[in-house]
Amino acid sequence: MAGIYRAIRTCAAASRRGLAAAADPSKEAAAAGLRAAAAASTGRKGRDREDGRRVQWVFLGCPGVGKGTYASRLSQLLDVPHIATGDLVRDALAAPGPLSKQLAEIVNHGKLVSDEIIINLLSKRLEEGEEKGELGFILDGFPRTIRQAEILEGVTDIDLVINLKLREEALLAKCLGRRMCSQCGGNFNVADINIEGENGGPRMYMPPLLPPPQCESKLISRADDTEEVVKERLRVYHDLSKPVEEFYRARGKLLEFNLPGGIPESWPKLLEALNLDDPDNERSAAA
Ligand SMILES: Nc1ncnc2c1ncn2[C@@H]1O[C@H](COP(=O)(O)OP(=O)(O)O)[C@@H](O)[C@H]1O
Repeated sequence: MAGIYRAIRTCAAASRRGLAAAADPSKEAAAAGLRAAAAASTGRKGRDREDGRRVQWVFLGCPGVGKGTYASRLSQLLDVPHIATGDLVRDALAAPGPLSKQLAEIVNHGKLVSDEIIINLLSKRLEEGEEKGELGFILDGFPRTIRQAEILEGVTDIDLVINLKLREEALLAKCLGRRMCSQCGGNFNVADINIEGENGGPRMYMPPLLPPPQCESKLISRADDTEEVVKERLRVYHDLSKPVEEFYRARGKLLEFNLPGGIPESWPKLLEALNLDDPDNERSAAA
């Protein structure tokens, strides 16, 4: 994968300057070269590939849908890193300096940070992974705009895009119920969702994912998980990120997955949809 991630930045910079490939043949050649290099270094699609590359998957879905939960479980199962751009943004927010102030202004209002900033953060993370010998990834929270999707598609092969879906009524409650332990970093959810089935279907039940006693007094919420900001993030998702689903659908890469309920119910069904076996399914479904 050598060099692909520096190429993401190069592509992003070219796109930012409005250098349409057609208007600049040297850029067209550079883009073609990047695609060839990406294809050669990552080989063709597949899970266990001859070239040793592992999966390069993307998770899409509204805030609160559970992308982080399922992406993290799959990353353990498939032995690839789970890279959440929201986490990269929160790390940058926590580091002192002007970028942190600039990000806080955007994130705390439920807006998206600029493609330039997010691509810099992601490229840096991918380059670090490459140096450590990471062989694939599951991206969560990227791409979120058509431009981000085009840049990613231009530089590497994404094998599969999983679009997680959950009924609208549950999304807000799930975001507002999110908690993290400030000491161990564990993620929990205090929302207790039990809603009528749709069109005569079964009720949807998502029990809370409660912390162990030692974490109870250390729970914190994300600053952007307030009702007003979550509603704005859902609005932004529908405006800017929904078209990304169409981008991948048109390329035959989109797997739609409707979450039927909480983790114990959904995880085995997701594995089935992905044609995967979890050797430790029972333990991990109940966790
Ligand atoms: N790909 C991205 N493009 C732009 N902004 C992003 C991206 N990923 C994350 N962010 C910023 O980080 C915030 C938190 O992201 P995330 O943890 O993925 O939250 P969500 O629960 O909204 O999916 C977003 O509201 C946005 O400001």
